[in-house]
Amino acid sequence: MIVTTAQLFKHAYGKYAVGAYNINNAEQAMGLFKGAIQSQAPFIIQISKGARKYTDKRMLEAVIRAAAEIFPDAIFAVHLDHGDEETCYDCINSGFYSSVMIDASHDPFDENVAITKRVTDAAHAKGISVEAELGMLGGVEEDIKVEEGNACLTDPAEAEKFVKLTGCDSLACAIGTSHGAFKFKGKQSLHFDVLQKIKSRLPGFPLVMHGSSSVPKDEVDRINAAGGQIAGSMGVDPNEYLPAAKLGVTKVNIDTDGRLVWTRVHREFFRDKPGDFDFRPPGKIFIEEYAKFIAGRNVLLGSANQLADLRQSLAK
Ligand SMILES: O=C(CO)COP(=O)(O)O
Ligand SMILES: O=C[C@H](O)COP(=O)(O)O
Ligand SMILES: [Zn+2]
Ligand SMILES: [Zn+2]
Repeated sequence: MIVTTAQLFKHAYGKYAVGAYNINNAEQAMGLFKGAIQSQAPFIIQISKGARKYTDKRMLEAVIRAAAEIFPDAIFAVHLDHGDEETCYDCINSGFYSSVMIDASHDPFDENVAITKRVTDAAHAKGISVEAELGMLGGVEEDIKVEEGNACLTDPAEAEKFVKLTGCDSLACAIGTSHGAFKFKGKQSLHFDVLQKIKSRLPGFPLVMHGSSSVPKDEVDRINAAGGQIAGSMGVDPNEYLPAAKLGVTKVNIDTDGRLVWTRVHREFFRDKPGDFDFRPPGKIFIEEYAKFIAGRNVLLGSANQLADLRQSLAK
């Protein structure tokens, strides 16, 4: 069942965070739904602009609709990740997406407010939720390079003003994370102080954490032992997900970790079977391993075993 992110956040707020997983293909969809059902967790499927172009946005939609039929107990939102204004309108008008992210965080504050407000008005007219972004993630976000340090962390006073002016349903805040496998050079920790300040200005308002992959060391070690060359990687400590959830983070974005599962499975498979060329055996292993990963993450996020209670509260 497809629901909005606002519906998911209403149930999760202050108790747990919903995992938001990026997918690009049928194998990821199968693993994601399988893992969500194994752990009895609601989830968010994130579709990036790149994912919409990888095969075709219609292919991905068909895959997700099929997965929802194969796993009829699943409760999830379909969300556009890092959208621009034009892509947001395309998704709002699609009849498929239940949530969009407008990412105008690289524009000046007033411009970000104006764009986000336009998208929010259009989305709300169709009952669709909107995530916006304020502040810039450290390290490399999209094509923008941001220096390490506090300069680009979300300003709590600005966050309060931004939410009031735009009417958005959730806000992606920069609290020290970045996209990809190389998040921290020194201390591996979220800026809980900033999060606490944002929460006290926006009590009850759902916050979103991007760049939340944990980049497990054993995963990277296995990839490198099978021919990979990923050096100096570091992710978010997954034991910080739940403390962040208690401070209002209702959505935790995880993409890179899923790519690492894919890379580990395929590198090991073809290292050990150099004569093989059928992609289905490693594909099947990937689906199982990704499902296991998703189920494990949902336990750490606190979203595991929330499905029955969520279903009840949605029926009220
Ligand atoms: O924020 C993300 C998608 O929007 C994904 O972050 P990771 O690169 O840490 O997986
Ligand atoms: O925020 C970025 C997501 O991880 C999506 O990445 P992508 O644009 O390579 O699909
Ligand atoms: Zn951004
Ligand atoms: Zn992101």
